Amino acid sequence: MADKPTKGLADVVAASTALSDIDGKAGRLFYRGYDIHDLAGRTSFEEIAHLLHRGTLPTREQLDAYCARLVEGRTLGALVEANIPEIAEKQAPMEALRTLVSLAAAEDPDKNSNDIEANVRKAARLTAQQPILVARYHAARSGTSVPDPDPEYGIAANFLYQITGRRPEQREIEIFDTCLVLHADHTMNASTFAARVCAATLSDMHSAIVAAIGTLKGPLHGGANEQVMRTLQSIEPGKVAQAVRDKLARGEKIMGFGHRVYKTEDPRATHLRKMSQELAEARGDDTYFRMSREMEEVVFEEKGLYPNVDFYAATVYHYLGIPTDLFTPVFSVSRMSGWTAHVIEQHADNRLIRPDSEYIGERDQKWKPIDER
Ligand SMILES: CC(=O)SCCNC(=O)CCNC(=O)[C@H](O)C(C)(C)COP(=O)(O)OP(=O)(O)OC[C@H]1O[C@@H](n2cnc3c(N)ncnc32)[C@H](O)[C@@H]1OP(=O)(O)O
Ligand SMILES: O=C([O-])CC(=O)C(=O)O
Repeated sequence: MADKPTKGLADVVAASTALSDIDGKAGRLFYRGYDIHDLAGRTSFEEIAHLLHRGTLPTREQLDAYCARLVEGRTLGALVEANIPEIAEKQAPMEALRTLVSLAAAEDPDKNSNDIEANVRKAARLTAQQPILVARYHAARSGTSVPDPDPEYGIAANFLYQITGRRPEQREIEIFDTCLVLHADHTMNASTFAARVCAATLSDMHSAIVAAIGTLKGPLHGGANEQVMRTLQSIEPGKVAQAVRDKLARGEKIMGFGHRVYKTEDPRATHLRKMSQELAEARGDDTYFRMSREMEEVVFEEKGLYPNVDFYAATVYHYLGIPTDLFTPVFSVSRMSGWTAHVIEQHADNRLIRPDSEYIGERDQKWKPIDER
């Protein structure tokens, strides 16, 4: 007889990983043993992707070689290219990414192999292509074209350049790069778990990533960042406290608050809050930042909940000029590095993931022919 299930698998250890670790009580996050506070603002997203995919923070030489591989990998296949316009017309951003990654699988030169080197190559291609897919999707639906990537730019700068059409300021690049660093991996979050379940059947990396994108999309997970902005935009600036209390009284959740693992401040929120404030002040209009601060105070007062990564990411992206419905795709641009690293790790030491369930339905039912039911 199986044990009673833990609803939502809370506290269940579902896999072993050497990629990231969380101390939920202390509010700490580590990538391969490095504290996120040491990495944020000092390390580029490309270095973090190397750390996750290759196991170490790169030397300059290794980073150059890895970045060259990313540049090579960002070229989209003909099938993806041909379908972007119609997909942009018919699908919302996260649906479009799910479809486009699925199409990209057909043209990936390593599509028939799950071996480690093939997986490492696919991981680099998927990581390099994701920001390009978001930019190309956005341009197609807006009827504009995407500027060619600037060879001097890394992923963060090119993404901002391609989405906004203007050359980002140095500080904007640094802030966005830090956002990508902060979102790269996060132990057994729902989308990573979905990817590992898929990979553990010895399905391919692209299939696992399609599962992950579909899972990140939901508002209880990555989709929360878009909802945070929509909530801020729906409230009159002077009525934040009342709006929050009304929502709670109606039994609604306040998006961007609460976390399964953190029982204190999410360490990523600490950085994102600061960057949101900096951008708000630089823009000379800190309305949304001030509203966010007030919301944070009221939610803590009423529910004792802290903001999670999605809360201040919303205003940071807003101040950077990223359209609200691309906030969750931005999350996927970063998390692609973590998802793909988890698939590499799963395939390298695999066992089928197949938990048990507790049966709560009827028993001893007697079958009757269809006309007698
Ligand atoms: C990248 C990320 O995925 S970060 C998370 C992004 N998601 C969100 O911001 C959505 C809002 N937050 C939530 O829904 C939750 O806090 C989750 C999904 C993040 C965590 O969920 P769980 O660990 O399952 O906690 P659960 O939803 O059971 O909440 C526990 C209690 O806190 C309450 N609670 C949790 N989060 C919130 C919230 N944001 N607003 C109001 N109440 C909340 C619940 O209503 C519940 O109260 P109850 O015990 O009185 O019923
Ligand atoms: O860990 C989680 O459950 C959600 C989260 O914060 C993330 O995926 O970054």
